[in-house]
Amino acid sequence: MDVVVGEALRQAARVKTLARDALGPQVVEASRRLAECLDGERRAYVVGNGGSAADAQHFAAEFTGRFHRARRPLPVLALSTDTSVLTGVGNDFGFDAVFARQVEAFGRQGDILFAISASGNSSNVVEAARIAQKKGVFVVGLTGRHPAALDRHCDLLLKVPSVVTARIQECQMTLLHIVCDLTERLLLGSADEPADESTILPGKLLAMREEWRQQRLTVVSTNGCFDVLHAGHLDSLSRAAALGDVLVVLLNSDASVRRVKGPGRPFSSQGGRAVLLQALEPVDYVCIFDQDDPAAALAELQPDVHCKGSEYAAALPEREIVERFGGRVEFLPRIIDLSSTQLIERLDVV
Ligand SMILES: O=C(CO)[C@@H](O)[C@H](O)[C@H](O)[C@H](O)COP(=O)(O)O
Ligand SMILES: [Zn+2]
Repeated sequence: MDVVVGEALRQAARVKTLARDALGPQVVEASRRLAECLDGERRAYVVGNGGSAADAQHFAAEFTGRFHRARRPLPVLALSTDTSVLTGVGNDFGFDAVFARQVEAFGRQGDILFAISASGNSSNVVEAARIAQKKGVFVVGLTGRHPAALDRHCDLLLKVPSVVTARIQECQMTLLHIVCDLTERLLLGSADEPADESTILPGKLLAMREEWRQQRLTVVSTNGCFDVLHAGHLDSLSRAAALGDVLVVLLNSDASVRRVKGPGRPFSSQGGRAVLLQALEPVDYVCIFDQDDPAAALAELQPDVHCKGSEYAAALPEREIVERFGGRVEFLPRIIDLSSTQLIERLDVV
């Protein structure tokens, strides 16, 4: 049993690694086309059978609903959902027509069709792609490694480098999620942001805050240099995260640490410190700030709860700003007795 599990997971990881090397430009192009289509008030359609019908619906729902960012609903439609069409058209015109006839009815120049098929040979998917091209609809095909009938009716092909149906499908869904992400970034004008969505750029805090407010999420923040990360940090971050829904760590920039702690600091660059923090399970977002203290960042973030170690309980200058925006300050007792300063002193001895 363990061997089967291990082998499937290894295979799935390998297919995705191969896809990363082979399909990057095609995924970007598919996203660019989709963003252009939706920005121009055109529509996208998605077709597939069985598991791919589920993927088509999943993908479409990310657009009518949301994927990651707050934005207007976007018209991406799975053509596998209307049982009256599927049974009526299937019964009267044959199963090959169930998607094609819908594409014929709705498709217009400038629209996009995503045709998902692990084999690439399902006649109803191939027929939908053929009719789409005739109507000036741009066709993005997602298939597996084998040459397939669908290949001839696509304007852009994403061929997952595998011949195993399950692995192809899993990778197709990953690619579709990436298309969701890139398309949102392109539409919202932030395609050049760092790929890591958990780093908030200064100036974006207000927008994120508004999004979380709409979702009624309790926002928790904390701040620090986190220069020489240790188990005590993980412990207090876990306890901070437990106080709400989203934990944002406000991280002193390199220049800020240098001013606050002296010219020899930080030991790790702000990028390195941010990456380590993001890798910790309790941390949702990291925002690097450049001032000596986090007051300006807190004024934008307006956290519901701001956490600091209990050693700051006597005087915390940020308290006033947190409370001004209706938040409260929580002082977390240090349970694991570690501090970066102690660690650094010990390292100096060695
Ligand atoms: O999910 C699976 C297999 O993993 C099945 O439901 C599978 O999608 C169905 O057999 C489809 O009919 C296969 O069609 P296609 O993807 O090859 O076009
Ligand atoms: Zn499946």
